[in-house]
Amino acid sequence: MADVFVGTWNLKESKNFDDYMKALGVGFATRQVGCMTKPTTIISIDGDVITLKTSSTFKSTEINFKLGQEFDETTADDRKVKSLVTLDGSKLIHVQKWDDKETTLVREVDGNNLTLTLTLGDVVSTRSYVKAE
Ligand SMILES: CCCCCCCCCCCCCCCCCC(=O)O
Repeated sequence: MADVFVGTWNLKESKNFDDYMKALGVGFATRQVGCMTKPTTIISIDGDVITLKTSSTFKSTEINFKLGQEFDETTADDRKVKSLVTLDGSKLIHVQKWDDKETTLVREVDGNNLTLTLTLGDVVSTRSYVKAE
């Protein structure tokens, strides 16, 4: 079922990302660059391990995980979080917990479009990715 997420995805449009980064506590200078940055996310699956690499000229991250199994993650803004990724219907739901805080990153594919919805409290950012051919 996670197969629909496999591929190379390029950021096309981003809404409210500055507010999301602000809610995370990211400083002004990093937010400025973060808003300009257009990452590419590559998702692959090998057996039951999913790899999600997000690369940009500014920051890059890679996580390897199994659905339903908690893992340690260091985020692009250097938070050390406990992460859990699950599949709920067509949604890949990634929950990060740290310092009694929690954020969710939900990915959903519709054809050649992948929508990433970032939520922290009442702050919601939507980032639209398009599949590279
Ligand atoms: C590796 C992703 C680079 C995106 C720009 C970096 C901005 C500075 C750090 C902000 C951390 C926000 C959490 C990560 C959100 C990931 C967004 C995405 O994959 O499109």
